[in-house]
Amino acid sequence: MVTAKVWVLKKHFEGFPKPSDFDLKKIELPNLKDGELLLESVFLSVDPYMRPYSRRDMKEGDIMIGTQVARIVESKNPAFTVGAFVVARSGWRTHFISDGKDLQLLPSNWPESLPKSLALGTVGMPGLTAYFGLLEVCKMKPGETVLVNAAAGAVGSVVGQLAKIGGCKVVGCAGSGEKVAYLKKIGFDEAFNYKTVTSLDEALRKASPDGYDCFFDNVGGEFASIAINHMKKYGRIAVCGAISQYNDSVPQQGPYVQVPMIFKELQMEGFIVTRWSNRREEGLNALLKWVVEGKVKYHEQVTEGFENMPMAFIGMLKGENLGKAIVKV
Ligand SMILES: NC(=O)C1=CN([C@@H]2O[C@H](COP(=O)(O)OP(=O)(O)OC[C@H]3O[C@@H](n4cnc5c(N)ncnc54)[C@H](OP(=O)(O)O)[C@@H]3O)[C@@H](O)[C@H]2O)C=CC1
Ligand SMILES: CCCCCC(=O)/C=C/[C@H]1[C@H](O)CC(=O)[C@@H]1CCCCCCC(=O)O
Repeated sequence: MVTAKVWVLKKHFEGFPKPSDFDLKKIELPNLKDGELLLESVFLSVDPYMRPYSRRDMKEGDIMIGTQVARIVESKNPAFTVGAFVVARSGWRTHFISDGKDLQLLPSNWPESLPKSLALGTVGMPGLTAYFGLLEVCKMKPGETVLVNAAAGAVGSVVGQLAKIGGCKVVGCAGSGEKVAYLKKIGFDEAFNYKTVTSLDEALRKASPDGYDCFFDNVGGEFASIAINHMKKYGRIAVCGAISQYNDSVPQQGPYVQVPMIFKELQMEGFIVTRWSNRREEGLNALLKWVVEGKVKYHEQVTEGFENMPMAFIGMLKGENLGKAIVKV
């Protein structure tokens, strides 16, 4: 008999999540039936979507939603071998039973030297978001200028590097001096701390006086309202996320987008990365190759210990992560 630890949503978040909104519980797992597997989480992901999706999809008492890299420890399913690693969507649990459906094996050419946690970040859902958002929504072209916010995070850091690979000039904004230094180190042409600039408007103009062809928006809210005025004619805005609004109890009010969109004839498109599920393998192969070649660099903010999941999640929402926020069990 295996005892799993799980984190439960004790109380729906009001404003910023608090440690008291979570409960750590223990669950006895039954013995395996034919066709089933027992898995142990090795790395768990904490992601911004958990904040808005918890309100939309969960009720109090549910196990927190989420993804992990897990190792198969027992198998009564001939398609899965003990010791193999998979990406699973099983929530905040140390151990779980699966029938094998919806488990994704790590790519077979995954190098031994590469952390498996990257399957939750640069070579996982966030990396795919950057890849498809830039190629299919921004439709970036060589020579163009790309703006990305939350640029030192899981999605943003890949956006900037892929835009450089694609022959663009890249401007990134992030919330600390350490993050800005990191952006410059990984090849961003311009980077600034949006929290310390005296005027965001001036900082955006200074970084690209001619404006921006593409804006990969992870933040929304006031930042996006100011950035839209810096778009070039026929610019494209990929609305990927709106993290500045996820913890709002009262929805923020405009300014509204219509006037700059009309005058500049902009395209603005929201997207969810799963739209390209049929091209997942293409995206992962491309990302893995760039990482192995050293063309895409990665950084992970690893929190040790399953018991620290809520703090890692809250820390990520506060901007404490450089690169992908991961919890190592
Ligand atoms: N559409 C889709 O399919 C997907 C969308 N997303 C979205 O992409 C965005 C980035 O996700 P991800 O890369 O995983 O997360 P990150 O790794 O970028 O972590 C979140 C970061 O957001 C920044 N942030 C937090 N609050 C604010 C705020 N009020 N204003 C500005 N920045 C803030 C912080 O960085 P800083 O220090 O710079 O403030 C923080 O580190 C999110 O909005 C997420 O919802 C992610 C995956 C898929
Ligand atoms: C206004 C909210 C915008 C949220 C944008 C965002 O971050 C979306 C993330 C999704 C991504 O595109 C694909 C995913 O895996 C993210 C959502 C996952 C939700 C799964 C919930 C079910 C579960 O894990 O059990």
